[in-house]
Amino acid sequence: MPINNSRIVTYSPAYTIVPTYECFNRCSYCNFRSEPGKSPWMSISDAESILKPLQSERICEILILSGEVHPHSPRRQAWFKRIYDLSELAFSMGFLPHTNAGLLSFEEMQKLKRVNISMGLMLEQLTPTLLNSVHRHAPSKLPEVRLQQLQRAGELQIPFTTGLLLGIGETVNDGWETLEAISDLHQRYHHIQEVILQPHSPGHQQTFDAPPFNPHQLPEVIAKARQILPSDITIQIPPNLVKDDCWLLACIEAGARDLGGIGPKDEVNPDYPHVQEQALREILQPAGWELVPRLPVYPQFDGWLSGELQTAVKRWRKTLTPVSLV
Ligand SMILES: O=c1nc2n(C[C@H](O)[C@H](O)[C@H](O)CO)c3cc(O)ccc3cc-2c(=O)[nH]1
Ligand SMILES: C[C@H]1O[C@@H](n2cnc3c(N)ncnc32)[C@H](O)[C@@H]1O
Ligand code: MET
Ligand code: SF4
Repeated sequence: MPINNSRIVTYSPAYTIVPTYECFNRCSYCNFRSEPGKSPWMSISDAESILKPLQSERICEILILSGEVHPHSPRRQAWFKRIYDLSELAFSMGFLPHTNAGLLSFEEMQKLKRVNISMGLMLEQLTPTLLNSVHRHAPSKLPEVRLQQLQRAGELQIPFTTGLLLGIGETVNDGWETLEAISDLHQRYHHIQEVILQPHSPGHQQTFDAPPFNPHQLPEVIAKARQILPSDITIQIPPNLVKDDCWLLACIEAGARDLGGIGPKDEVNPDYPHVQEQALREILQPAGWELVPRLPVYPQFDGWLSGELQTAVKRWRKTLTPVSLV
């Protein structure tokens, strides 16, 4: 049970599908978005062709990561339906879907809960100062509405992943305040399974002209986050954004215990290829850390899922997880 005290680091064997890259927000650090109406939506039959060959691999999580259509747009309903249908398709094909489609209404979240094992939304940073800089043209990044979505996930008993984007113009203290807000909500609803500490990593498309978050500072941030966050929340870091092996190990020593979804492509940071499982193992093992696959839902949340979702989760736990984690 005390997974956190053992020398285990987890990751999720994952594949990311993108319903659409079009987004009405213009976060200036984004390397993912395209202009509204300029990007075709992924069709259900295309998704089926992509997912089919993955069924014979060990991939368990389908991360559904999307650009956003404005809540008042006449195309919003069709956009939402596509995300719902893609989740349903992935589930029906034997995968465990996890959706992060940005801001959603209460009703939209309630519906997606039926076909998602867990969901996610990065808080980024709560400081309103970013509304004058990186988030000036990003209405979805209003701190209070993002926090509200985290609260609604709690009310709806949705196992949830959130996190901070580091190095986008926040102060050190802003970061602690964001972590404290996550902590407070978790103490009320006990629904946050992991917090991602995501170092801003410049890519080819963004207009935000700032250096990457210094990976040498990450261990310190992790150690402090470990003190702020309740112990049942896992800290996740993306290994492809912490290039140096020594610093990856330092991050783990400092308290990170999960490396997120590892798949063929990091859709958000396409300029930073994923380090594959075997290479990660070779970094971790000499230092005494064992790399173990996990599902997109942690065992303590299984009871929040519908009977149908629980059955699928139980099947995956048997095939993927060693006895020590069941
Ligand atoms: O399990 C999750 N992993 C998230 N991840 C991690 C993800 O699992 C992997 O790092 C890869 O992006 C998968 O290809 C993110 C990574 C990013 O670079 C940016 C945002 C996210 C958001 C999520 C998320 O909501 N849920
Ligand atoms: C899906 C998530 O991807 C993260 N994200 C967006 N752009 C970048 C970048 N250049 N570097 C690192 N993370 C980024 C944000 O935190 C967003 O919420
Ligand atoms: N648009 C969503 C968000 O920013 C998820 C994808 S970001 C590349 O929260
Ligand atoms: S980070 Fe997400 S919300 Fe911001 S522009 Fe990119 S896709 Fe849109």
